[in-house]
Amino acid sequence: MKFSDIRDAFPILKLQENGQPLVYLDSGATSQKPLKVIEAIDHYYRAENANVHRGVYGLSERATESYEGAREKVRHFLNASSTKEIVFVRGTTEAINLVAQTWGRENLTAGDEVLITEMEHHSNIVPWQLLRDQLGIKLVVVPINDQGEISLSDYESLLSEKTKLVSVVHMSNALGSINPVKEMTTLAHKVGAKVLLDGAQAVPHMAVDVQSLDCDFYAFSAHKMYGPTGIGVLYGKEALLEAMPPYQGGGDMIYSVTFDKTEYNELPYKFEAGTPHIAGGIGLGAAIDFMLDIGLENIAQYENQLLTEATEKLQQIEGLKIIGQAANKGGVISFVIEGVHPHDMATLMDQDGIAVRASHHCAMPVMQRFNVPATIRASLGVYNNSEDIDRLIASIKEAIDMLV
Ligand SMILES: Cc1ncc(COP(=O)(O)O)c(CN[C@@H]2CONC2=O)c1O
Repeated sequence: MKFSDIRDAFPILKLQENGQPLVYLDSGATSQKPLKVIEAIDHYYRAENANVHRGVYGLSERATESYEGAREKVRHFLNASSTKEIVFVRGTTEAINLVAQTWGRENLTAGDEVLITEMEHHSNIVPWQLLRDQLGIKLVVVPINDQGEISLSDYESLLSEKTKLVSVVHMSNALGSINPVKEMTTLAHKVGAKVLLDGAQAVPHMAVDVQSLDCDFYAFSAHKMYGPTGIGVLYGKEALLEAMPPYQGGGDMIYSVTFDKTEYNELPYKFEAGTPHIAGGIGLGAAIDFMLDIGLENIAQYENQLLTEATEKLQQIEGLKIIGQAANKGGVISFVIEGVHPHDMATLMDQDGIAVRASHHCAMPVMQRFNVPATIRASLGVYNNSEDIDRLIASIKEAIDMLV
């Protein structure tokens, strides 16, 4: 599929916003959905809707085949070795909480250290604070430099035999920084620590190979990579998942239940209590098909070119400062404008049909690190183009003229 045709695959991009064609630059919050994904979900409810896994009638068997077929698509997409390693969750947040409350409670004791970084999303900070309050573990934070990068030497100096888990973001949602997660994983394993990677922002922009990364857990959300909300994935090495206790109790995660004892189901169902988000899983599978049709390397290359173009044009605007200038970045540009509050800017830009986010982006430590209350963030998807960038630049200049 050619990038010039991709835009037509997204019905919502035909919308007018305040009398102007919509320029959607908030894919970091959630991406738009191609017709192929919408139709896959629609088809499930029209033609395959039934509960999965236990029905002995054709409709339920077909629903199960579609849902478990989506799991296989995720396995292939991440290059996991088995579908037993692919747990469907609500999203990245639930994936991280699941690891904290199962692997964490089972393997961590007071004094053990969990290492995170200064650029983490709140969903990779708060679950570990909850565990700290429950178990007395210690949170160690790797600082970031003025460009929004982690220094590997700083990171290595904070590792020790006390480090039991490294939980870091693959690509920052607030800065766009792409961390050297493969090297970080190797160093963590040298001290005996496990590694969880938060892939929420990385998966939409680049190929992810969990076996090559050798991470122990990898988390992402479907809604950021052209799939529906309410479904995400926790990848975990099979041996680790086998040894972990269940996250929630209920139906489908069991083999047998008596009032004395319950025998848990096999992987991954041990972690999937209750009726799953069947349509969401099928929609995620369709989103993976969509991305693979374009080509993951093609997506990365196209978005990097657009990121470079947008960055160069933004840097020419007087009083505009980009927050996060890592040498290795993905399709996220955060910026502030001297004398203008981000919320005022974004509100005015909306009048021009421009959708950007003005927020702390659930990364308040990053805002504190750069001493700003919030940033304006433009985040890219496969449907953005140079015209969108030109409209963004024009709208910023117009808003500055009005506000300054
Ligand atoms: C890096 C990162 N980790 C975890 C999450 C949590 O994902 P779920 O909400 O799907 O569980 C997000 C969400 N990104 C936020 C959501 O809105 N804008 C953002 O940048 C994220 O960007």
